[in-house]
Amino acid sequence: MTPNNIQKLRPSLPIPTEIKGAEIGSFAHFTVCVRLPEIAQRVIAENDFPLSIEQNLQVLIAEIPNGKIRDLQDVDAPDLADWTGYIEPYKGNNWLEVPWYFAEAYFYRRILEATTYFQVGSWQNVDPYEKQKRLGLETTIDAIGTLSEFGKSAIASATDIETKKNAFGQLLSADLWGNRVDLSLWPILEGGSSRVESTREQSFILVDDTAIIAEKVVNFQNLRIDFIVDNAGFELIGDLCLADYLLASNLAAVVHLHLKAHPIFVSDAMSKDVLYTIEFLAQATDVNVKELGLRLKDYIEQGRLICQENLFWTSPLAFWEMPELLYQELTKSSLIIVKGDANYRRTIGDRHWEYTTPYQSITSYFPAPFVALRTLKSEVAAGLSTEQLEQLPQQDAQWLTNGQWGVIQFVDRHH
Ligand SMILES: O=P(O)(O)OC[C@@]1(O)O[C@H](CO)[C@@H](O)[C@@H]1O
Repeated sequence: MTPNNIQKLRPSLPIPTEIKGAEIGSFAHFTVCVRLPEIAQRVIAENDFPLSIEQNLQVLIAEIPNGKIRDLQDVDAPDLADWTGYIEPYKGNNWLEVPWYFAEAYFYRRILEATTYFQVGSWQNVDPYEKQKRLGLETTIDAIGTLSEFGKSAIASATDIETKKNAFGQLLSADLWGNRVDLSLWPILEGGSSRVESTREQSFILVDDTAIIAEKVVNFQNLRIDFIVDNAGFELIGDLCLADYLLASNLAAVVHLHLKAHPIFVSDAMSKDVLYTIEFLAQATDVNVKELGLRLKDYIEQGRLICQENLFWTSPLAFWEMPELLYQELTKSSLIIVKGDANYRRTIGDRHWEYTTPYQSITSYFPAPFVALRTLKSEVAAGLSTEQLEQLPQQDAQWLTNGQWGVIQFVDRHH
């Protein structure tokens, strides 16, 4: 990346310090010390790895949080040189001294080193979270049926502008609330089912730019829309239903899905998860679900629904550090839909911004107009009001991290 590119790509405000796990009592501290080891234990429990891999994972668990950050050792991995650069400034630090987002991205990458994901052998390209991802789909078939039926009726009634705006707005909300289901936080226990609703009272949306976005999108004609995708499972169904509506109504000529290049954050979606999900839908007994799946298969075959993987999405970098090529690719979009909490954190560099800082002031670098659909699952925020910051803690002490509150934040293009 050329120096001047970095200048172009930074927020227009002084940049605060990064969130760190060392902050006692923080959710970051709890995640590093408690949740990450639990996730590694569950990887052992849910896969029948040989003893050597189980031992690799136990070594990783024992390292957290006081072990030292070290270079990766899976020499065949395509991202090894990138990670050597990411790790350099933090070598010798422990897991709490490094930025929280780095610790998490590094942790999920260490899981793949431990399971020999990038190495020739019987575990190459085996997704250690496959079971959770499939459960996340199979246990939500009722909610999938409801959302498919809504999408079908929305497409059929896409006649006048008001109807289109309302339908788009409801699909946008459904796509937001799909983010509440997150397997890194709430794994689906054996035999349990993850209760999902794709609707929720408006009052739980802390910033709601739906009207602005709907006004813009209903006047689109055959444009390009991009999703920076988050979780597989029910959340991905929300993405696919919204994409289906945009494509069937020709608001979008083409939809690009930006996906993870390898397994990360337990449930984050890769191309193979999108294709599996579409096949799952196309084989459903519910006619609305089956028809959705068949339409999506047609879009893929027609080149109107495109899956793009990129190692940047699994890197520990802030979004203002994206490679020039990817930045140029995203400038072609008329609207980018940024999904989930981890991506939201990256849009603001996972830093200690005042929660009232205008979101568009931090994200003025973004390559295209975008909307963030995020349920709050970490202690960062932007664009909130001082009244909200006074009221929310009384309403819900865990409002920043329990995924029960959301934002639909739109930022238009600045340059
Ligand atoms: O990006 P998602 O799937 O919405 O949420 C992922 C995430 O919220 O899970 C953890 C919750 O603490 C965080 O590490 C991370 O931000």
